[in-house]
Amino acid sequence: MTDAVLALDDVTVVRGEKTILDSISLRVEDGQRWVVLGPNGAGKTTVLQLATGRIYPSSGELHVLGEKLGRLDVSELRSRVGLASSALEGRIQGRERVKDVVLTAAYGMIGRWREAYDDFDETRAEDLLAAFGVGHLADRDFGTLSEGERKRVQVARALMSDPELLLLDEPAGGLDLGGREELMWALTEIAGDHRSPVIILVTHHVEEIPQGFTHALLMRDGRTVAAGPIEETLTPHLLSETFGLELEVERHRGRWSARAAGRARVE
Ligand SMILES: Nc1ncnc2c1ncn2[C@@H]1O[C@H](COP(=O)(O)OP(=O)(O)OP(=O)(O)O)[C@@H](O)[C@H]1O
Repeated sequence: MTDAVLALDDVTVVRGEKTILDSISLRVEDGQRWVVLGPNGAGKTTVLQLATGRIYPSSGELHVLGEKLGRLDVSELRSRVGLASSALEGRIQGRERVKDVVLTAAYGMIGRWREAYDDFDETRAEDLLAAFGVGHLADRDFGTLSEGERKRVQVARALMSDPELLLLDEPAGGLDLGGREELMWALTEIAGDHRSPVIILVTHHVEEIPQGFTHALLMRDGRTVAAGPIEETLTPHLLSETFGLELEVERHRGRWSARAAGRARVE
């Protein structure tokens, strides 16, 4: 038992010859909102997969929702940990009704079959869709939505079971500027609400960090570059080391931006 919502203690994940995560330690506590930043292949999605119980560490200790992984059964984990990711989106049938995409998460399922939902579930699904500005699409087929609309439906789905931990893997990936900013507003509201679950959001871009995020994990090549309170972590020096590029970093009204300071790459 631990009181951390997610705890990785010296976790290594090896697949074949490749060490995907190399001695990662992390403690995510109640009330915190984490962003995981790093270049392609850094191991960010693998950290989320550990948190969903989909993969196990090759060595080290992993606790999810206070329990050592393996003590909670997978179906319980599915309803207590909400996930939005493009891999999950790929498993949703294009002909699934948008409202059902959200509703089925109440049972940790993808795809409606014969289960019955009560009015409370129906109303919650409608409210969540409305909160993300896609309430008017509730009766459309999921496959007919734009990429931005699908992303928002997915975040609504991830919240349907009222999870204790919300995992968002590149929620703004592929969105246009307006779509990204609308999503940022919605996530800022969630981040600022003390009733919201703990959030871990994976992204490549500091511009995709909603206001109210408290902590950051910076990763490169399966290793931790830095982890801790966001204002101590998103420094030009640490971000430059993470992306292998000299970066200037700014914060304006709680949002971050970064750009290259020059052409030289740092090692
Ligand atoms: N089953 C596997 N076998 C071998 N290598 C794997 C396996 N799964 C993931 N990897 C590799 O592990 C590395 C980390 O993958 P991961 O998806 O966690 O990175 P990421 O930081 O999320 O990357 P991206 O930003 O590109 O999505 C990548 O180089 C990937 O190719």
